[in-house]
Amino acid sequence: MTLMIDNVKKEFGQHKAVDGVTLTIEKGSMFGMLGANGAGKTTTFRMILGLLDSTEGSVTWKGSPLSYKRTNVIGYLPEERGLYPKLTVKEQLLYLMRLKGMKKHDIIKSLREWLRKFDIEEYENKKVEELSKGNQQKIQFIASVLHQPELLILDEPFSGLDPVNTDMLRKAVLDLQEAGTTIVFSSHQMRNVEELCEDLVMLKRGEVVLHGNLREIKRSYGMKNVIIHSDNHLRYLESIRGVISLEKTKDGAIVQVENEKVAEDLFYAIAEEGFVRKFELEEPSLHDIFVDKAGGDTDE
Ligand SMILES: Nc1ncnc2c1ncn2[C@@H]1O[C@H](COP(=O)(O)OP(=O)(O)OP(=O)(O)O)[C@@H](O)[C@H]1O
Repeated sequence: MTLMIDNVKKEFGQHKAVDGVTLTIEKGSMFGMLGANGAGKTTTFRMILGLLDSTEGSVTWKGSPLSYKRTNVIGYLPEERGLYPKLTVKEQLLYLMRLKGMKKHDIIKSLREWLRKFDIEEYENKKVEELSKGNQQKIQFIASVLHQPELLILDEPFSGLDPVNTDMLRKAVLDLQEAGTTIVFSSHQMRNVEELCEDLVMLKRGEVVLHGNLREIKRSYGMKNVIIHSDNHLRYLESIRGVISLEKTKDGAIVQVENEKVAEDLFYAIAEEGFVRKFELEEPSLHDIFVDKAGGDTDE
């Protein structure tokens, strides 16, 4: 009962956009697809949906080949948002959901529930072009979930949303997962990924560089960040063997170390110098892991 992506490949001319990606995504999971700009996330999504020609490899959902023709099974929020600006929200959703075989009465009932959930009930009869970008995005999200898909693919669902709307969407996505939907999403916002995903993959130049359970990945990295709160001059810590970097903060510094033994050396060195308010050893953040593995910028 899973989404199986087996050795998928796609070239654009000479350029290998996706180069042999193999993934297993468990039914009911919330799966993060990460990678720097141009790493191949959108291309992988399009291959899962069967939207691209001349690809290699296979994608199966619950054991059968998946294609966008099984459209009532899949919900997709594309990266390039595309709604009809002159239609009202209701007309838009009626049109899109009837294509998926839903009945008018069910569409309107479900649409009203979603508009209430997103606190935009007053927009039901407004033209899409009259809505703000964030509210248009919420409508597009509704268009990807109204037919209750089993598998939901969200390409950058949080981009461009303010913190209140981000929280609203995060909650909606978690509710859908709780109701049994399998969700795969991409994001450059590591906080959203950390809070939502149990499993993830990181792509780099079309290849998988990291794949697995987020907790286990973090544990395997070990405790490599030392948070120090102190008024002491801390720059001298950079000269300790095994210290990778030192970043000054308003309270003191964050020091990256090679391993936990180096953190211990740091502890003794700093204790000799004076009062320390805090000395804490932390797992790396997903941002640190991303920069290390995928070598790109996140939105944090
Ligand atoms: N239709 C296309 N024609 C030519 N090249 C393409 C096409 N679509 C994607 N590419 C190239 O394939 C690579 C992967 O692109 P893709 O959009 O999958 O990356 P991404 O990880 O989704 O990036 P982003 O985070 O910027 O959205 C890029 O180098 C891109 O320029």
